Amino acid sequence: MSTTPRTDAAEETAVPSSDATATTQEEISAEIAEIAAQAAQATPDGQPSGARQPRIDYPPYRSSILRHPTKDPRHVDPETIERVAPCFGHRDVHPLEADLTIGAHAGTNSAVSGEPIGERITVTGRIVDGDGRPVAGQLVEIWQANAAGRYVHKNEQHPAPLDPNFTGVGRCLTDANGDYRFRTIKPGPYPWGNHRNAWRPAHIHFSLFGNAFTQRLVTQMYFPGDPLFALDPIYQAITDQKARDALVATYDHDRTVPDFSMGYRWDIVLTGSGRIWTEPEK
Ligand SMILES: O=C(O)c1ccc(O)c(O)c1
Repeated sequence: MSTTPRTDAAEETAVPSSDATATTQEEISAEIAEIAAQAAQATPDGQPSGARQPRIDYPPYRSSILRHPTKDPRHVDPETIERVAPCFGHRDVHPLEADLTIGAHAGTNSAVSGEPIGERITVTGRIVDGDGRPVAGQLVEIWQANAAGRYVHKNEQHPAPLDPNFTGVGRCLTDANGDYRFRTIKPGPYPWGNHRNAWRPAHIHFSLFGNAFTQRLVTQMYFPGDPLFALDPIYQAITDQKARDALVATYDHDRTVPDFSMGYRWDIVLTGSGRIWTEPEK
């Protein structure tokens, strides 16, 4: 059985912004900065100040209050779970699924009349464990908005154009060195209902399957120098600057293909003290 990338980011924007207290950009920035400062002092959930993982209930990220877990995780016997959990093999993941700019394959990419609009990019990187060992054969799934900042989703509210040649969904397996590689289109910034004039920095969602279903992590990759970082409560919920920086890809001219596409590198550490920020389980 293979797994399916999540495409429900837009569905998760259901919180209305009507009761937001801040209305101007300055007020919103000040509110975010104040709460970020409080968060940096606190040790919520036993996390040390400056922890790489954010608070699961971070007020400026409004829907985190509504949907963060309120009960302890359910403990399961890993061996029992592995008998019924989804798994996959090399034959389930076609190499073309890593190219979000080309025609339909296996129900993922759905180009119908040519190439998608936008800036072509390649995103590559290495997935390693806490000791720097490559994680080979790792299922990496991505989903993202199109160049206009629009997701393909039934609940999408953003009145930007859909691109008939872009679904924004892809996946691949890491090679023996733990390297993954995608070709896609740079996503646009995404307006969401968190507060007035809230825009998410351009980002690509990543699901990292680990070696087993119970290890799956979901995270996001950003692009260098995005002016929206300072205004984004999801990014600001992370108090540790190194943990923030670890989410930002590096422009890599060696991976830029002449006359064709821009290259970005983004490496991911799955475990240990350098573990990548991950979205709280919902
Ligand atoms: O958590 C959210 O509500 C949310 C909404 C839109 C996004 O693009 C996103 O990454 C998160």
